[in-house]
Amino acid sequence: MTGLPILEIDKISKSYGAVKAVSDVSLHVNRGEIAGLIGPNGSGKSTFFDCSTGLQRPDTGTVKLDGQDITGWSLNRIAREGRMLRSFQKTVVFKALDVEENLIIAGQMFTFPSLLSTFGIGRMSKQRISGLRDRARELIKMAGLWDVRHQPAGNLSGGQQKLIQFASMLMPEPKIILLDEPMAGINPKIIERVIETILYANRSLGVSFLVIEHNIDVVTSICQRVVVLDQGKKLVEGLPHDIIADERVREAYLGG
Ligand SMILES: Nc1ncnc2c1ncn2[C@@H]1O[C@H](COP(=O)(O)OP(=O)(O)OP(=O)(O)O)[C@@H](O)[C@H]1O
Repeated sequence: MTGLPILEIDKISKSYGAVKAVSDVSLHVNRGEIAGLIGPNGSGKSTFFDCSTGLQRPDTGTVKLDGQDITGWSLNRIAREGRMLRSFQKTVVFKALDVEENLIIAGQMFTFPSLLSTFGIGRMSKQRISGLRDRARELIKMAGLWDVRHQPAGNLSGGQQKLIQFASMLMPEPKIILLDEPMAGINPKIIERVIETILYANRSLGVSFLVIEHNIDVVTSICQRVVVLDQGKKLVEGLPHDIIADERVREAYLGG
């Protein structure tokens, strides 16, 4: 199915009572693409992610992943069977575990039926752990966390915890990741590292991305195409440089 987009969302709508959070929005992500989703606060970006990844059921519209209709699937099923993962604005790591353990656990949760099967004794368990550890170490190096790999995640900075979370998401070999504001609240040095890590995952591991991001410099440096939402509707989509020059986008979002 190489000709098909990896993700095809057709005319999704979602209301919360009287609030029409998302209204008839269609969007696709091509295989191997990094697409951006931008718009003012309250324009429906997170709701769109929720409806695409199974956290919310859209009122109308369909979601297709790799050509398969997954509308109505749970978040868990979409992650495990569909290999489409998402991040949330809040960073979640196992604070008491070290960096390497965080990644191994993430890989285990998707690959093996129980913790015992990973950490139990016996040849199979040793092989599994060794395979997960190899992948974890490759990703830890790539995320610039090698020197702190044996430190508890809770001792590290917010930016480093974001990198742990991002590297953990790469453990189960996802096809596509939806990132909700990956750069929020992190310093410029770590932003550079997160950008490098996203580009590595895209170019070397073949992961496609849809990224919600308010930092326009980041959007223009990593995204090949950008979709703009405003008041729950798609305002425009196009190449990043055309989008930031677009009068309608400047008026609705970029401040004139
Ligand atoms: N669970 C909810 N219950 C009621 N209203 C909600 C809920 N979630 C979102 N909304 C409303 O839906 C609209 C879209 O919100 P949403 O969070 O999707 O926008 P957003 O573009 O992600 O905003 P931000 O950039 O601030 O994260 C807003 O008016 C918001 O108040």
